[in-house]
Amino acid sequence: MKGRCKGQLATKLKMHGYPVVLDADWCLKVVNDEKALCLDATFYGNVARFINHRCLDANMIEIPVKIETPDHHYYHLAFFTTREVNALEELTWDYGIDFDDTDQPVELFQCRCGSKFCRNMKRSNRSNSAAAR
Ligand SMILES: C[S@@+](CC[C@H](N)C(=O)[O-])C[C@H]1O[C@@H](n2cnc3c(N)ncnc32)[C@H](O)[C@@H]1O
Repeated sequence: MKGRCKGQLATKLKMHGYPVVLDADWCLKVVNDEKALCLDATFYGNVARFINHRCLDANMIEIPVKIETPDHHYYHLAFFTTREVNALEELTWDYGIDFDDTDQPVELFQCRCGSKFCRNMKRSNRSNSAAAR
């Protein structure tokens, strides 16, 4: 494991409204989309908030790790490398962004991950050729 992600727990609906502090209890029930929890590191987090995105062939994946205590069950969002990583190689994570989704609540960045599988490549090429005109 390379690290754990810290942030504020928020429901999807309240993500940019009224975030709940990370230490909130998280029951092990199946939750529907509206009640699903997100980890928002916009205002609070640890070094994991500096992990950059890479489309598809990122070298890390996130795995929820269950932490059990006698009366609480928590999940920590842990990052694991998916292969050997060289010294000084950047650690990257696929944020899972759909760059074609125009209904996103937050403005999408122009992806510069450099992956040959970049999901934003067509758009980047379109913008670049538009800018060159
Ligand atoms: C979680 S932060 C990552 C850390 C950030 N690069 C920094 O220095 O604070 C996410 C932001 O980093 C930038 N970013 C991350 N991955 C990127 C990528 N593949 N291409 C372009 N910008 C990226 C975007 O501005 C994005 O909103």
